[in-house]
Amino acid sequence: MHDFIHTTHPQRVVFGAGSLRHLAREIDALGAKKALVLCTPEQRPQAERVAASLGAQAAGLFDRAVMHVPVETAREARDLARRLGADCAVALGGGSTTGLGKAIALESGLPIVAIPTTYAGSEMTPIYGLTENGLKKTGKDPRVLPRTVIYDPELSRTLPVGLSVTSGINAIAHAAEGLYAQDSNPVMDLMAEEGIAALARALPAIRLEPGDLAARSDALYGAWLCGGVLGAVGMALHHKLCHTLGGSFNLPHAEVHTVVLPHALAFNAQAAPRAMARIARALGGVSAPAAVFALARDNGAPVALKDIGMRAADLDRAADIAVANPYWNPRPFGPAERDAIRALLQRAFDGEPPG
Ligand SMILES: NC(=O)C1=CN([C@@H]2O[C@H](COP(=O)(O)OP(=O)(O)OC[C@H]3O[C@@H](n4cnc5c(N)ncnc54)[C@H](O)[C@@H]3O)[C@@H](O)[C@H]2O)C=CC1
Ligand SMILES: O=C(O)/C=C\C(=O)CC(=O)O
Repeated sequence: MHDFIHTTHPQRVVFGAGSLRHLAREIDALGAKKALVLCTPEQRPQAERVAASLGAQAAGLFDRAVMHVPVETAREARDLARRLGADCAVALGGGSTTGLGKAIALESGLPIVAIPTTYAGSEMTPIYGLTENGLKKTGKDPRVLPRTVIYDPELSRTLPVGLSVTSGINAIAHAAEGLYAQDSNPVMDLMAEEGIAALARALPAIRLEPGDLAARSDALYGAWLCGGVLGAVGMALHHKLCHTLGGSFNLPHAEVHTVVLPHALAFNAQAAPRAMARIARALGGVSAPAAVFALARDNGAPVALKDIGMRAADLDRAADIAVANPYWNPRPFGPAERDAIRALLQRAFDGEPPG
């Protein structure tokens, strides 16, 4: 028997190879005249081409987006937008650049056009993250939801294979946790399963041929679906562990998701059998945790926290932080489960298959 509440976010999505050419039209459709283009330093050449294509519609370029959005960077970008008279922001890049756009929108209300070039999914969510004095806080606000999203798989062809695989598994993590979320609903479940299946098809093909446009399109389609799930329902143990490891120990975002997901799923397996069956089906495997582990390992992604910058000496503190303010999870993980979480982290640290 169905019993749910679902809020649909007001957002326009333009999807397709070459759809970047519609950017000027989409800025017009927002009623905006001058866009501040945002990017990371690494993506400046790509962003310069986008700004050039906008001509007089481009107010300027800010190229200092970094992971986890330091408040100082957000302030600088916001000030620049004001000085240049920008009335919208174009975020070209992954979750870090979209996150910078969100930080600008949070205080200024400037509409954002997001052009995602990774599979992180931030463009589909009203979730923002900001880091101040080394502490990352996240929140939800409808103002930060990008008003328009342009998904152009051509732009993700340059995403290195390693980051393509880990970012794809970051997306899969949103869908996997969505399938056992307490506030999920049948439409989100369909999106989640389809999103996981699309990414599971696409990632091995991208590893073989990074420029494969059909595979890039499939991966971005999967990322769109998984991002939609993240934006609509609550996340659980896996995201809590990743925010702890990323936020307090500065581990790289997509990689940490990739290493932790099989272990978080194993922890939840008995408490969420229907979700596990759907994840396994989408991945073409028998067991959800094992299938995620194999997807990572077989495509050259890291499977051990020790290989992505975690120190053994920090595992105890990570377990303490993770259980101190637990999220809702199908299997509770408060202070009483601290030893089980510590054991999970040890397996993830060593790169053992999920227990
Ligand atoms: N608020 C939300 O809903 C979400 C926020 N996030 C946040 O996003 C951040 C991580 O975002 P990611 O996308 O994983 O990484 P990222 O945005 O930091 O990008 C990683 C690197 O890849 C480069 N890159 C991106 N696309 C490229 C392309 N097509 N070709 C070549 N290089 C490319 C970037 O310039 C950067 O150097 C974290 O801070 C995370 O917390 C992630 C997911 C959801
Ligand atoms: O930390 C944020 O900026 C907000 C959400 C996420 O990063 C989601 C995720 O862990 O992929």
